[in-house]
Amino acid sequence: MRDYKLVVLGAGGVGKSCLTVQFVQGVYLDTYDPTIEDSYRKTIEIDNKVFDLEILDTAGIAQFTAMRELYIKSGMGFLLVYSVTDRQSLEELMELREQVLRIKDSDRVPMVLIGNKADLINERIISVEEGIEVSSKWGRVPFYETSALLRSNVDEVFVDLVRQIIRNEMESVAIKDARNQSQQFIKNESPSTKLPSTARQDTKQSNNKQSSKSLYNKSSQGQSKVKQSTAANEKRKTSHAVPKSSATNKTGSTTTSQQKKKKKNSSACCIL
Ligand SMILES: Nc1nc2c(ncn2[C@@H]2O[C@H](COP(=O)(O)OP(=O)(O)OP(=O)(O)O)[C@@H](O)[C@H]2O)c(=O)[nH]1
Repeated sequence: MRDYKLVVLGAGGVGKSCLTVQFVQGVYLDTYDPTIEDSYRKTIEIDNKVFDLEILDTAGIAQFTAMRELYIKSGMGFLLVYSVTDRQSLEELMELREQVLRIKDSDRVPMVLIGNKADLINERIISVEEGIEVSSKWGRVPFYETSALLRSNVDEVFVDLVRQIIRNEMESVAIKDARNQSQQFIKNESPSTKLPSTARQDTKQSNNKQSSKSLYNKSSQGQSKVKQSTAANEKRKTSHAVPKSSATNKTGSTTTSQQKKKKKNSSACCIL
């Protein structure tokens, strides 16, 4: 079984270790001991399949962030955590997300935006709406408010992230298949394979030119096929990101039970 490498990122003191330890061990740490780097393992079952997770709890404070580039490279999914009591921690996440996208060289990296310490009602500085706004700006990255103290939405954020990784992997396989199919199509349709051998000899030069031209045309057709499927996937992704409540309202009575099940599995915005 393959390991799914998840990385927990965020400023110092936002609760990364508490969320991770709550998820892995079901224990709440109420003392603050700044992390250098801790790795945890957990096996979970999602949709009747078992996954081995390796979770890297990273350092939030600047002195210990030298390894960041390395673990972003090896991470498959990212939990980006801020504290709802600390504006600076949300601002730091903008930079962190940019860094992840740059290092991964992709804008479709599995990630979850997390506003932790939601139990601290009187100390709250960042509203739920602000969290939702950031999530929309980020292309509707799934957003949750959590409380490591109350163990609220803790499992949900990890499960959501694993689901995103699985979905991404399936989409990559689909894109590869589409590419292979279009290449196969080009091979089968190549004019040189259809001409009798004598004619092939006579027209060798012009055919070469022609076949490379048609190759170009067909491969661009193939590419557009792939693009279309990517666009369709984007669309799917967008629908996952609709906050649970509005998704239910919109689809209402016309939603089939299967569709409902799908939506239930992909709630993208969860508050306490
Ligand atoms: N009330 C409340 N306090 C929390 C919560 N999560 C963490 N804390 C507290 O916040 C402090 C910091 O938590 P940590 O989990 O160590 O924070 P961190 O993000 O791992 O910090 P670094 O290791 O420095 O990056 C601790 O005193 C925790 O008890 C929460 O959900 N609610």
